[in-house]
Order: sequence, then C-alpha cells, then structure tokens
Amino acid sequence: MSAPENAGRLPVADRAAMFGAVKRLVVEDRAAFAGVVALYVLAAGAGAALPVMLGDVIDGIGTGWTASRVDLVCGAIVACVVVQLVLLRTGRRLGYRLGERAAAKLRESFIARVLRLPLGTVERAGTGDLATRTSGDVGAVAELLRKTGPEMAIGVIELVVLTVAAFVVSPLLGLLFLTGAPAFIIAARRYLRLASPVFLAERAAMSEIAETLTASAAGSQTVTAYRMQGERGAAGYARAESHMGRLKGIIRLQTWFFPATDLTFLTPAVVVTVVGGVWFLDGWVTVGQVVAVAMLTLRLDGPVFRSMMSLSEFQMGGAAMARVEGVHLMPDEVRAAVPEGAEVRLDGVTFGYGDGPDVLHGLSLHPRRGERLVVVGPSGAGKSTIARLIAGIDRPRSGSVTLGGAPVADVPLEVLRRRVILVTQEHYVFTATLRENLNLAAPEAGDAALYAALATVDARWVADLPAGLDTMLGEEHHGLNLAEAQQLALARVILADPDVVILDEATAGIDPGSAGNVEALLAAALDGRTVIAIAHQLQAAESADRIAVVREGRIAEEGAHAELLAAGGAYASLWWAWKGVAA
Ligand SMILES: Nc1ncnc2c1ncn2[C@@H]1O[C@H](COP(=O)(O)OP(=O)(O)OP(=O)(O)O)[C@@H](O)[C@H]1O
Repeated sequence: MSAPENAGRLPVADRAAMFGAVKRLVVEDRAAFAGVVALYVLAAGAGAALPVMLGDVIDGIGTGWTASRVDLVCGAIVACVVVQLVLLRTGRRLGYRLGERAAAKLRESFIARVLRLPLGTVERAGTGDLATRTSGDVGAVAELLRKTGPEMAIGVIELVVLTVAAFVVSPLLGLLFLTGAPAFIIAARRYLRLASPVFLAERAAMSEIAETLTASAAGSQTVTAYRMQGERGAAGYARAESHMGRLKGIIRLQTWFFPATDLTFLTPAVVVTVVGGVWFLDGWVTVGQVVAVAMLTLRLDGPVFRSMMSLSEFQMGGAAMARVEGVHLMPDEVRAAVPEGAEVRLDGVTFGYGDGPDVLHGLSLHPRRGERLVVVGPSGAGKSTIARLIAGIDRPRSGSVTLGGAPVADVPLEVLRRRVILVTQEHYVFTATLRENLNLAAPEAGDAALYAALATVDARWVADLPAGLDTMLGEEHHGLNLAEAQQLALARVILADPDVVILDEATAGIDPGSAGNVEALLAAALDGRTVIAIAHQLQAAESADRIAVVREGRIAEEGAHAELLAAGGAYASLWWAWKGVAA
C-alpha cells in the first residue's frame, strides 16, 4: 500500500494490491476465465492457420500435391476463417459477461467497505474524493473489465499466437518476424506517455461542460431573474470550445501516431520478403514458408491497432481501479468496547476539528436515562459538536464520552448505530418504495407498525400517496419536500427504537406551527428513551425535562425552564431575545 500523503486521505492501491485484486477476481471465476482465454487462443490460432496453410499449398503444388489435396486444404482455409469469426464472437460475448461479473463484484465490495467507514473518516478523507471514486472511478473500472481489458487480451494473445506461428513455420523467418517488435515497444511507450494527458484533459473538459450545464439548469430561476442567460450561454459555449480543442488534440495525436505504428508490421513484412527471398535462393527456406511468414506479418495490423487503441484507456482504467481498490487499504478501526447500560456521559471533554483550536473546553454533561434534555446556545457554541461526539462520529481530544461506561468512539459501529441515532437536518430519501425507506430502520416491521410510526410524526401526506406504502419515492418518482423527508427520518427513528436519540435541529424544516406538534408526538413515542434535542427554536426547551445552555464550548447553565428563567442568566437572555423575535 502506498502511504497516504495526508493523514486521513483515502489511500490508492499500488501494483501489488491491484495484482492481488485482479488475481482474486480471476480465481473466483477461474472456469469462465480459462474458457474465455481458450476461445481467444483458438480464435487467434484459426486466424494464424490461414497463412500457414496457404504456404503449405504453395510448397505442396511445387512438390506435386494432387488437385483434390489442394482443394481440401483450401476448404480448410475457408473453414478457418469461419471458425475464427465464430470463436471470436463467442469469446467477446463471454468476455463481456465475465468482465461485467467481475465489475459487479468489485463494485459491491467497494460499496460494502465504504458503508463500513465511520462518518468521521469519510469527512476527513473528503466527501468529494469518495464521490469521484463511487461514480467516475467505479464506472471506469467496469469499462476496463468488460471492454478495454478483453480487447487488450485479444490483441496480446493474437500477437503471441502470430509470433509462435511464424517460429513454427520457420525459426529463421521467425527471427525476422520479430524485427517489428522494437518499433511496437517504442511506439506503445511513446503513445502512452503522450496520449494519457490528452485523454485526461478531454475528460476534464467534458466534466466542466457537464458542471456548467447542470449549474445553469439547477439555477435556471436565478439565471432568468438576473437576466444572466447570455452570460451562462457564453460560459457553456466557452466550455464546449475548450472540449472541442481537446478532441482536436486527440485526433491530431492519432493522425500522426497510428500511421507510424504501421511500421510495426510493415518493417517485418519487407524484411521477411527481401531477406526471406535471398534465403530461398540460398535454399535455406521454401517459398511457401516465406509467403506464410510474410502474410503472418501483415496480420499483425489488427492486434497492433487494437492494443494501441486500448492502451490509454487501459492505463486510465488502471488508475481508476487503484483508487477503487484503495478503500480496502483503509485500516479497519478496532472498535470492541461493550456498553453496559444506556447511560450517556460527557466528562471533561476537550475537542477540536482536525488541527484546529479546541471548540469544546473540558465540557461535562450527564443526560439522565429516559430524560429529554434540550441543548441550546448561540450559533457556533458547540452544540452540534456535542451531538457528533455522542454519536461516536468524532473522538474527544481529552476527557471521555461514554455509553453505558464504554467510550462511544470504541463501540462497534453496528452496535452503536442500533443504540444511538443522530438525526440532523440532512435527510436522504432513497429511490425505493416508502415501505423500503422505512424498513431500512426495522426490516421486520409490518405495515401496521410502519403506519403507526408515520402517524406519530404527523405525516398526514401519506394518506394522499397514490400507492400507499408501495409508492416509489425519489426525485424521478414521488418527491418529498424537506418537511416530509424530515418526518420520514423521524419515523425511521421510532421504528429503529434506539436507547439514545439525538435530534440536531431535526424539525427545523417543518413549519414552526407543526414542528411543536411533531416534537410533542415524538417525545411521547420516544418515552423512556434518552432524547437529546439541539434546538434553535426555544419553544422545544419549555417542555424539556432539563435544559443545558452551551456557550463557547462550555456548559454555561443547566436546569429546568422555570428555574433557569428565574435565575435570569444566559438562558433567560436567550429566551427573552427569542420571545422578542418570535413575538
Ligand atoms: N467540520 C468542522 N471543521 C472545523 N470547524 C468546525 C467544523 N464544524 C464546526 N466547526 C467549528 O466548531 C465550533 C462549534 O461548531 P458547532 O457546529 O458545534 O456549533 P453549534 O452551536 O452547533 O452552531 P449552530 O447553532 O450554528 O449549528 C464553531 O466554531 C465551528 O466553526
């Protein structure tokens, strides 16, 4: 594994790791792999047999073959052409399937690994990097395995079989056959060096076009409102021009380069004909052998061209695969702590993001089992940071955050995700039915339980769905607005039935009138659970069992609403300020 350059960055697999991954894929599907390679070899063999048999016919006629024998061999030549076509077609089809299967396995293990990564790790690595790996790189690897890889394999196998055939016909002429090899190697290396940056630039220009168009489309109302159509159009046009420039670069490169690769097979063709002719006159080789090997050299153009065309894509696919495989090199966090009970405690917690300054300073908070604790405080005070620490996303710099006596950041994710749930304002609605979206939290829950959970969060819109729980949700189907998506997320919490629920502005998208109702219903449904609610809207605080006021990373005050109001401290000023705003 290559050492990560920046701590926290997702690693990139090196050659050994890539080789290991490919080997694993091959071994898992070894019968199909062997079958496909055998088909490619047989197809290449049938192709090479044609010139070899033609050489035999020429020599045979000289040595007195009968007409029927010549006819027989000519018939075999025609049969070889047909057999080669059939074998190659079948091989390509099976190779495509094999590649697709391998790509699917790679994709699945990639997704499984990514889902096991703790959120903090993903954030440190950069979600952009992960997004690129998940979309672009996984797609490029699939293309590599299903198309580029098999095409390269066909090309390389043909080159080897043609070379072997030349040596079988005549070892001496076989040596002349190899005179094209240096030109091929030089050409391939040079093409790789020049082509990759040109292709990469073309891809980058293509994604710039996509970005510009998507941004213009997504912000179409703003574009129209500010009369920016001309500007956005010009931006799109400039991107398209830049892309066209890149495409021209590719065409220029190939126009110069591909004719030059003709040397790869023209050189041995000329050498075999001329030198082979002299050797024939000297009696070292027969005319049939010279014709056969000269024809074999001419057959090189197909595989040379094919491998050359696939080379840069092959290289880029390899780079993508190194990034996809890289996630498996991420060391698994050892999380083996076992919580005993469900009590949450923060004791003397100091925490800061990355290398940044502390944002929590020796903070202690002890939510009681089954209590509804509301955390309030000015923006930037550290409320969401407390939520992240309790959810085990981040680890304190000093002090401890524990669940049932075990440090939460050491509790295995599968245990922690069942027992502590953090609901934020970001809700993801999966493209799936409403039932599937809910069953994510409780696979066993039946329709009655699902409807009850939806009723608890006051999701009345469910009654209007065209197919009830079977309605497909998602952008292309039945889209949910922010409030509905939040209610769906809260219904999932009820179904998941955790010990501790942290609501970080979880009802912020629901209109203030209904939010209070949803919170009351939710509080009733979560009775007996520890609920830690982070709130901007102080109305949620009024009914809380206890309120903790956070200020500059410390607990400034704790107590019940009436008690804190009477004290006239930080909470009282927040409350009256909020009342003033809300009034
Ligand atoms: N990912 C991050 N990287 C660096 N600093 C961060 C990050 N998230 C929060 N901070 C900083 O940590 C401090 C506490 O932020 P936090 O989000 O916990 O406050 P908050 O009380 O929840 O604020 P708000 O009510 O605005 O959400 C702030 O100074 C903030 O700038």
